[in-house]
Amino acid sequence: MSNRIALDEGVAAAIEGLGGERPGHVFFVACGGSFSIMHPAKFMLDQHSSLASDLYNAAEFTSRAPRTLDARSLVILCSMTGTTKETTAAAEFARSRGARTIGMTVEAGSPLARACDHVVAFEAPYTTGVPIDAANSNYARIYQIVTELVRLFDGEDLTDRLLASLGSLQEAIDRADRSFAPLFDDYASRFASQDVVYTVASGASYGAAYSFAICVLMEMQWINSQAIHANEFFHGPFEVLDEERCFILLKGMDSTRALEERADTFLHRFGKQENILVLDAKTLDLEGIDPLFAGNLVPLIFFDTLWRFAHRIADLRQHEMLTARRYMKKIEY
Ligand SMILES: N[C@@H]1[C@@H](O)[C@H](O)[C@@H](COP(=O)(O)O)O[C@@H]1O
Repeated sequence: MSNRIALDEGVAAAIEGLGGERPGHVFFVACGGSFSIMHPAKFMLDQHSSLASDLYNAAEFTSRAPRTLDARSLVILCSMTGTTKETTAAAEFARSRGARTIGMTVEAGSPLARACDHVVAFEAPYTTGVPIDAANSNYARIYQIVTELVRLFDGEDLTDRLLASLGSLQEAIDRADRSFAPLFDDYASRFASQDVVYTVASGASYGAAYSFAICVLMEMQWINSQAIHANEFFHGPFEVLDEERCFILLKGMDSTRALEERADTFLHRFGKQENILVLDAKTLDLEGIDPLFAGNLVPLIFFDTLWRFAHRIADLRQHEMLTARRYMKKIEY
């Protein structure tokens, strides 16, 4: 029996709203954790579409003001709360240039939602503390936008295969959490005492490494971090590697996996196994996920399961994940 989910109504309405007009350029725009999903979204679009696209931090987008932004552009923005002012300003800027805007947010009445032509709602799994089905996450919604763009403008209908895979995703995540748990039990105490932990990934998984580094390790645990692209690793960062240094390496299933494998070999050549936490998607049971989308969906597994690792670290450090902030949303900035 297929677990296929239905196409999200918000996505369907937003795509309908394009009126069949092929965008001249697609822009993916957001900040922080919401920005991190733009990497895999662009990755998927690059793989399947001839549409040109770019991704921007929202404030950079407005300040840089790309000349390619015009009335033929489609700008896809995301803000979980819908209150990040840079993202709302980016939507207003895009509309002032005549571009079409799709705003992804949890809050349908939020400033971002009001600033966009179309709203795509999603559920947020981590910061609310209420568990969700990953089929309703921001990744799941933006991927549906991408395959619908491909269907309309590249003539290939991948949406059914995506929807079937999304229906099996949460079970795959739950299995992965069980499968990685012993590894996390082993690594948590060593990583909890570190001042610096790097995360390494490429391709569709880079966004998961990025958000884990900046939103979880830095923001929520005050552990210095940096997401290192698996090939950029060889162009500077590898000089900090020694037996003491802690790294997390994500080995995904997309076409850039060889880059992560090369980093893996080098990390184990000069690092110590007990300080290199490798999450390898090839060890997972991905039943129900179409191989065509395995590379795109594995980052959701990585991100979910890394949160569980972070909670173990938080317990050991006695540093609360969701409330311990000095500046974010506590002062004006
Ligand atoms: N760490 C938070 C992220 O979790 C959040 O995604 C981002 C933007 O917030 P929002 O998604 O509400 O725009 O702000 C910070 O970076």
